Amino acid sequence: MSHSLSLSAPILHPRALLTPAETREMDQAASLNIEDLMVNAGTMAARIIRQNYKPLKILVACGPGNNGGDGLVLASILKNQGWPVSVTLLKSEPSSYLTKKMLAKWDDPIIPFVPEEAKRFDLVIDALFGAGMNRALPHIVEKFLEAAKRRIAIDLPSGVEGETGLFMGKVAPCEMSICFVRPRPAHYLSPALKICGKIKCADIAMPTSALKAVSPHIWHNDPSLWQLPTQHFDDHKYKRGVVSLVGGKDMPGAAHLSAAAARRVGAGMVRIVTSPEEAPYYRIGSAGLIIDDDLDTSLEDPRREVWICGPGLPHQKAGNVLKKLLDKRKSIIADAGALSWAAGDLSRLKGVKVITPHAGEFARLFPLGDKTRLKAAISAAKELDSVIVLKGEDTIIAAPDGRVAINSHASTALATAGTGDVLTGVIGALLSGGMHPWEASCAAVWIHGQAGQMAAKEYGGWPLAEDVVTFLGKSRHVAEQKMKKQ
Ligand SMILES: NC(=O)C1=CN([C@@H]2O[C@H](COP(=O)(O)OP(=O)(O)OC[C@H]3O[C@@H](n4cnc5c(N)ncnc54)[C@H](OP(=O)(O)O)[C@@H]3O)[C@@H](O)[C@H]2O)[C@@H](O)CC1
Ligand SMILES: Nc1ncnc2c1ncn2[C@@H]1O[C@H](COP(=O)(O)OP(=O)(O)O)[C@@H](O)[C@H]1O
Ligand SMILES: [K+]
Repeated sequence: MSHSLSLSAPILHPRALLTPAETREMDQAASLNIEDLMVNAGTMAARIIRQNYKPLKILVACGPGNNGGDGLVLASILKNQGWPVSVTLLKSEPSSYLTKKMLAKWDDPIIPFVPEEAKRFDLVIDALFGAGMNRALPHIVEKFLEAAKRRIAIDLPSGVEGETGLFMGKVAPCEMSICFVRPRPAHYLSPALKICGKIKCADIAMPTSALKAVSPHIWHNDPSLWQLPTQHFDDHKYKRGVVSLVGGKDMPGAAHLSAAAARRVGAGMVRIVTSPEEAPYYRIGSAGLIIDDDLDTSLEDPRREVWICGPGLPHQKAGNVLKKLLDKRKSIIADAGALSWAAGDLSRLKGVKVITPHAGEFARLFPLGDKTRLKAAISAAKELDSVIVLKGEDTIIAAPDGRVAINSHASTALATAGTGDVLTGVIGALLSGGMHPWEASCAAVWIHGQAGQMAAKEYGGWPLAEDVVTFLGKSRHVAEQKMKKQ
C-alpha cells in the first residue's frame, strides 16, 4: 500500500527526513523517555555494527553532548560482547547529564584524544557531534578524525550541518552513518552525500506522541512518494496523455531527445511544433513522432494541454513561444531557453507549472545570496508558485506548498549533454498522464535516475543521452514494481 503524503502526521511516512531543529522538538516531546532513547540508539548502533563487521579494534570517540552518550552505550555493549573496544573523550567532563551518566558506567581507562591514538585502531566510531553541531569543527577534531584508518559516524560525520549537508570545517569521509528515527536532509544532499557512506537508519522506539509532535516537509525521493498512472483496458492515446514541444532551427536534437523520452516513458502521443521551413528536417526522424508546422493552430487543440518550452530554443524564440503558451493557460514545463529568457525577470515565468534549472540556470533566476541550495529552492518554489526541479547529483524538487523531495537515485553517468532534455520529456509525459506537478516531477527524476543507472550498466558506465532514453520504459516498470511492494 502506498503511504499518502496528505497524512495528518507526515512523520509517519518512512521516507520523511528530520532536520536537527525537528529532532530537538521531537526529543523535547519525548523528554521523559530520553534516557531510554539514548540506550536504544546505542544498542541499535551496536547491533548494526555487529551485523556489518567482524570484531576489530575499535576506538569510540565521544563528544560532550548526546551524540557522545550514544557512543558510550554502544561501546559498553560491544565490550560486553567481547569486542576489543576503547573510548576516548573530546572533553573529560561531558556537558550532557545523560552522557555523564553513561560515562560513569564505563570503567576501562580513557584513551587520550590525540591523532596518534586514532591511528592505532582499525576503526574509529565518530560519536563526537551530531544534531547539536552548531559551529565550526574544532581543529583538534579535524586532525583526530583525519588520522583514523576507517570511520563510522553516529548520526552524521562530525562537521556536517544536518539540514543543509554543508561542511563546518574539514570533514573526514565515513564508510557508514548510523542514524535514528529518520535520516536527515544532509544524508542525501551534496557535499555531505559523498562522505556519509552507507546510511543505516535505526528504529529506537520513539513514542508515537513525540513523532507526531513534528511535521516534516522534506522527503527522500522514492516510489513510496507518488503513484504512477496505470494502464487500463479502455486506454487510448489521448487518454494516456499528449505532450507537445516547440522545436527550433539550430538544436533540433534537444527537442528530439525530450520527445523520445516522453514517448519511451509512456505518453500517448508526442508532437513537435516547428515552422513550415524546418518541419521537413524534423520529419526525418522517428516514425511515431508527429511534426506540426503551425504553433497557433496547434494551440487551439484542447487535447494538447501539456507543453514543453525551452529545449533547443534560443532564448528570444523561447520567450515568444512561452508568452503564447501562458496566454492559452497550458500546463507548461519551462527549461533551457525559456529559463535564459526569464533570467533577471522572474515574472516572465509566472504561470508555468514546473521549471527544471541546473545550478547555473537556477543562480541566474534566483541569486543564492546567503541561502543554501535547499532553502533557495524552497523559497523559489513559493515565490514563483511553480514546482522547482533544481538538478544536480542531489536533485531537489520543491513544491509551492513547501513540500520538498531530495533525490539521490541517480548516476554520475547522467553528467552528459542532453540528459536534462530527457528529464524534461519524462516530466511532460507524467504530467500529461494526470499526475500532480510535484509528484510527476519527483517520479520523473527517480525514473530518469533509474534509467541512468541501467544505461550506465549496459554501456560500461558511459552511456549517451540517447541510451538513457532507451531504458525509460524499463525504468518506469521498476518504479511500478517498487510501488506495488509498498
Ligand atoms: N531523536 C533522536 O534522533 C535521538 C538522538 N540522539 C543523539 O543525540 C544527538 C544530539 O545530541 P545533542 O543535541 O546533545 O548534540 P551533539 O551533537 O551531541 O552536540 C552538542 C554539544 O556539542 C557542543 N558543540 C556543538 N558544536 C560544537 C563545535 N563545533 N565545537 C565544539 N562544541 C560544539 C555543544 O556545545 P554548546 O553549543 O552547548 O556550547 C553541546 O555541548 C544526536 O546526534 C544523536 O546522536 C539520541 O541520544 C536520542 C534520540
Ligand atoms: N554527477 C551527477 N550525478 C547524478 N545526476 C547528474 C549528475 N550530473 C548531472 N546529472 C543529471 O543529469 C541531468 C543534466 O541536465 P542538464 O545539465 O540540464 O543537461 P542538458 O541541458 O545538457 O540536457 C540532470 O537531470 C542532472 O540531475
Ligand atoms: K557523529
